[in-house]
Amino acid sequence: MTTSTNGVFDRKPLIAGNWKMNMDHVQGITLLQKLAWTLADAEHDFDRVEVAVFPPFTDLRGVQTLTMGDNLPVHYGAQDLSAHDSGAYTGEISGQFLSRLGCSYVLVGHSERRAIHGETNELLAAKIAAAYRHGVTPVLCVGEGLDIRQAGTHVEYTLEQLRGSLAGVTAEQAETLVVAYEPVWAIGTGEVAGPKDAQELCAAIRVELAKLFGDEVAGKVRVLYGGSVKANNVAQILAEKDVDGVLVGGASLDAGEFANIVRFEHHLVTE
Ligand SMILES: O=C(CO)COP(=O)(O)O
Repeated sequence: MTTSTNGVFDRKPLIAGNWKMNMDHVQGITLLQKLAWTLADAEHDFDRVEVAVFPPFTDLRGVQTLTMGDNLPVHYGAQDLSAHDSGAYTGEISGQFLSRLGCSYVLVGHSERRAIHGETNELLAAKIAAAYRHGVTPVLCVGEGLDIRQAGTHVEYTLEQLRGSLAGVTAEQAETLVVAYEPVWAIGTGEVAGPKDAQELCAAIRVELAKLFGDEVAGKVRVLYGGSVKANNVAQILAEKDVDGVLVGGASLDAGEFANIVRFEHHLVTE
């Protein structure tokens, strides 16, 4: 269980919504406002279960203005960042800009960036270094494709991504790190990894983090699961010991559904 018998979590759960390339800056504000109202109505305890959204870059200024203006206890981040800080890198976004926009987090190495944009572990290690340089917490995404899963080498494959992308990270930096295990075959397919599959990988990731940074640091890192998470399957997944939260794609675009995912302890299910 994520919680001990007295209801205390080992690590504060993080429920994160990756909007991907959806929601323009007007739609994004409406979605975030709706989410905040729904959670406020339900008296959600943000100190107990943290909420973060990852809108497109063009939404971030509006999200900052809304969260500051209305004092919303929701964190937010970007879906990517440049490995560089400034200069002749047309189309790139610096971690410095994200920091100025109040981003707490940034996704690094989402499988869609790895697959569509050919991002390598070496590049991702440089992006993680850039995130830390600017005080933005990286959410490193790892996970195997269907071919690797079928070959049975998914644990080793995922840990290799983890080691490669974390090259150069210090134990001190790793204390704040977030890792998201997202098996590619479960993303946007409706095919959710079973809770035991999620636990197997999240536990293996924590063991590897302990080898890299020591037990104490590994005990602080939040390891999330992502891939077809919905309100009706989240509670089972988060009941697993080493799963500290979820990274939600499609279901985060519906304020009611996402709010029900955030409120996983209440077993709310939308049909
Ligand atoms: O990629 C994901 C989150 O980053 C998962 O997407 P879905 O929840 O739509 O499967």
